[in-house]
Amino acid sequence: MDSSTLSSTDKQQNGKFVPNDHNVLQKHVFFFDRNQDGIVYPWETFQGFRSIGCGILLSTASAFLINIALSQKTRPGKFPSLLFPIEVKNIQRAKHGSDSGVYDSEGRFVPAKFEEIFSKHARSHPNSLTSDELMGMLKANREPKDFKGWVASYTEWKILYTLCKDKDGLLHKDTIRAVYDGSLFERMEKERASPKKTA
Ligand code: HEM
Ligand SMILES: [Ca+2]
Repeated sequence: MDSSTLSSTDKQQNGKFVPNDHNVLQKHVFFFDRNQDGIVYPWETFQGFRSIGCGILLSTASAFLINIALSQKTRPGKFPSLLFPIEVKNIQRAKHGSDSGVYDSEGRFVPAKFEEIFSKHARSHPNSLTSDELMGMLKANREPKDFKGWVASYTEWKILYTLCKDKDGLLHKDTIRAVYDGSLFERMEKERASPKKTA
């Protein structure tokens, strides 16, 4: 059966989309589905980026680029929609090359691949990556001539690094763990909504 049609495995609760428990990539993307109807429109990508603290420029550029790049891969049929919707239930089809392999082809989280990031690339500290180590990982993950994959991976990881590195320029393992299931985005949104009072 064409997996793009509504199947009995698509969960809905009170008319809201419910991400599949095993498909962690759905959870990563579901944060951006602001009205939780299972579709991420460009304005939702924009709002999601804004809500975790990104500026107007980055949020606008990301909304255009991400929705234009991923929409059609997640949709049934041949014809593109000019509203560039991304269907959350099919998000695993939008995977690209030159990634870490932490999401498998079904969008599941692969713990061994996650550990590999640190066993292979974290040299100065066991549980975090410096900017150079991150670059080392990106280069090591590159598949030959996969230019689209190189750019996609570079952007994902550089945005994460810029937003979440600590004061010493380290990107921590628990931060990286939390980006995969989207819980990082929820935390960032909450922290922004209730900023710590400065003494
Ligand atoms: C600030 C926002 C975001 C950050 C920091 C971010 C970061 C990341 C990171 C670090 C990965 C893992 C790549 C790897 O394992 O090599 C990833 C994967 C992915 N992200 Fe995001 N992401 C963001 C927003 C989005 C949005 C809005 C979408 C789509 C609506 C999206 C779709 C994906 C997809 C499809 C993958 C899987 C790529 C693959 O494994 O081939 N992300 N993202
Ligand atoms: Ca939506």
